[in-house]
Amino acid sequence: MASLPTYETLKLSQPKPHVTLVELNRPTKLNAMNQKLFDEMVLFFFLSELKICFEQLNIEKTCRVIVLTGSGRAFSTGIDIEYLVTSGAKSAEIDDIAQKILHTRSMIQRIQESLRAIDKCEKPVIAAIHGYCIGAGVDLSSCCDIRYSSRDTTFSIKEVDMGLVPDIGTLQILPKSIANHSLFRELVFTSRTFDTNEAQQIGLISRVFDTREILLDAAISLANVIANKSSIAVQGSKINLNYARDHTVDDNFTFVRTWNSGMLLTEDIVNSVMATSVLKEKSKL
Ligand SMILES: CCC/C=C/C=C/C(=O)SCCNC(=O)CCNC(=O)[C@H](O)C(C)(C)COP(=O)(O)OP(=O)(O)OC[C@H]1O[C@@H](n2cnc3c(N)ncnc32)[C@H](O)[C@@H]1OP(=O)(O)O
Repeated sequence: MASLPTYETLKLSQPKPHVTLVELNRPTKLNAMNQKLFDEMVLFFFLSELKICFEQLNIEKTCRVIVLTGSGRAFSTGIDIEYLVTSGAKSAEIDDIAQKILHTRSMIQRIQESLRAIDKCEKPVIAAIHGYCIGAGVDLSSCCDIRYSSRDTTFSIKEVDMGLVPDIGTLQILPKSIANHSLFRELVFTSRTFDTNEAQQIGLISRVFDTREILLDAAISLANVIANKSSIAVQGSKINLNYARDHTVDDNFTFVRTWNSGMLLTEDIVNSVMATSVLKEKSKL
């Protein structure tokens, strides 16, 4: 990237070549997600910094893998409660019940699209979670491909305690990859806090590290390993994994057949095969 874009609620850096670190950047509010992150008026269209950022990274050639983390002492404590209250007040100003419902529906849609931009980004996104991961923080992490955590994290699928059905990822994406549905449902229905042991049991996170520093190093190292693989193969794998998650087995075979009919033409295959030690040795003979 010639120069990294700047945002109010996100901080971008490049810790390794082709690796972009995206930090939620409201540390004093424990990275609670506010209107700016979801919902900015740009050229009369509502866009969000999160959506703009991930759509930009999706097409940015110098970025192959993204690490998403929170600055300060938390990953994210979920939706900004002030934002939730203000948008509720806005809807109260509307008299017609159907208009009120349309207003709320479009607000939910904008927030869904903001977080979904991560799921739809065709490059792997690794969540490095620490401190707190609450409510929409869990939704946010569920939109990522790989989730690592430090041991200190407190998780909560908090929505039921707020009288809400989780609607931005936790119940829409996570159940497709969850390992223990019984425990997952218990955590959804009770909203109780849980630790990294239970987060690992349900399959929310794959690895736990002793400190936040070690966590971030591990996430960046993993990103670096992936960034050095064939980007055609990695990006194609994410596209096919997401497609497979959302379609039937027959559809998946058809999709990958068509996909690879084109992608098998890449020079990456020759280069990758030549790079394996067996062939390297043979070519010396
Ligand atoms: C249509 C959209 C659907 C989306 C739904 C999403 C739902 C959800 O996300 S539900 C979850 C909502 N989040 C919460 O209920 C968490 C609220 N925060 C806390 O309970 C505590 O902050 C916490 C236990 C996480 C940490 O406590 P601690 O004593 O360590 O810190 P605090 O002094 O409380 O927090 C520091 C400052 O951050 C502000 N803050 C934290 N979380 C939020 C939040 N979610 N929204 C707004 N502000 C938040 C907190 O007020 C403090 O600010 P200040 O007083 O200015 O220092």
